[in-house]
Amino acid sequence: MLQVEQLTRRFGDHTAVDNVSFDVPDGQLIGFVGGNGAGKTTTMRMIMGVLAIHGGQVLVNGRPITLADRKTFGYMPEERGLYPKQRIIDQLVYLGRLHGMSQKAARASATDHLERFGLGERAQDHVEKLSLGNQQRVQIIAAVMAQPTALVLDEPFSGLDPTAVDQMAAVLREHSRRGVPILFSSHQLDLVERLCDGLVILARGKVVGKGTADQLRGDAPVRHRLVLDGDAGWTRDLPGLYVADVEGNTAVLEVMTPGAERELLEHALRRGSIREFARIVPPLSEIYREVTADAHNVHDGDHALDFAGDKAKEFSA
Ligand SMILES: Nc1ncnc2c1ncn2[C@@H]1O[C@H](COP(=O)(O)OP(=O)(O)OP(=O)(O)O)[C@@H](O)[C@H]1O
Repeated sequence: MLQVEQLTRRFGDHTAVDNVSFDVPDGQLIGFVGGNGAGKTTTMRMIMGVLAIHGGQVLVNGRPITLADRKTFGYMPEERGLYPKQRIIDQLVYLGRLHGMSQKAARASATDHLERFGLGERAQDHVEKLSLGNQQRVQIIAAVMAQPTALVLDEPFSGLDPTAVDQMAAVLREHSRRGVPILFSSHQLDLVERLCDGLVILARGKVVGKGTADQLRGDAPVRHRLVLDGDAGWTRDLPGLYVADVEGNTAVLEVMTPGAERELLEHALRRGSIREFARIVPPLSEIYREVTADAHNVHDGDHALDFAGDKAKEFSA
């Protein structure tokens, strides 16, 4: 298990990462999301030791992380660092050797991964000849090829086509099945929702939500959609309901008083037939917008922290 405890980092007067805590349990894929400048890259850099920590600590299996631990991690930094003039296979073998692999094992793993990512034929090409998306694939291979004990991946999916996203997702799942804790940042919320066991949401350097998508949804009001044959405007007049929206024959509402939905449905049936009455499961993008918007509306730093404490949910690891 990888744990981030009260991590803090300042740049001059600006606190880019402010008392950030979360866990990446073994075998879990944790999505790290937040707007531009929220502090994701800075947090990952501190985990990997490429940026000094100003407060807090990183733990591996309950003890402070060491250089030796970090050497066994697979890391995909924000700044992609391949050598354009080197052959792809040579570069991967070199990077595998840096992770302690033998020449033979590094070559076998690199070749295998290049095949999996559809780049088997390109092994002898120079990196600069590859498209940006394919360079990204090579970068991913570099992070995963040495059987890492943890993965820290900064925007691994950005710039990948849907085929590469699926290949990448399959590779990550293999590593999570091996029990590897995996943290990856992304702006693609649909992807995060599809892939992740849990997520951590950052806004202005603070954690404003963490847990599974369902746990985070638990904080959102339960809404239903009612679709009728005729106009749904009359739903506004019923007691015990908050009608969030009505458009033509469709109403979106919250049940404020238990049992009010029964009266609603009886009314509806008296007026005609009901085409649909269903609970709305908000997409992750909506939850994300709500928690980050709330955080941005808070101007006082202490309140923001309180909010984070109230809202944040722990993983049950
Ligand atoms: N080396 C640096 N010097 C000064 N400020 C920095 C430095 N690195 C990051 N920052 C600031 O720290 C804050 C967090 O940046 P960070 O790159 O961690 O955000 P991010 O969540 O990764 O954003 P993005 O999604 O845009 O990559 C920003 O305000 C950024 O300007």
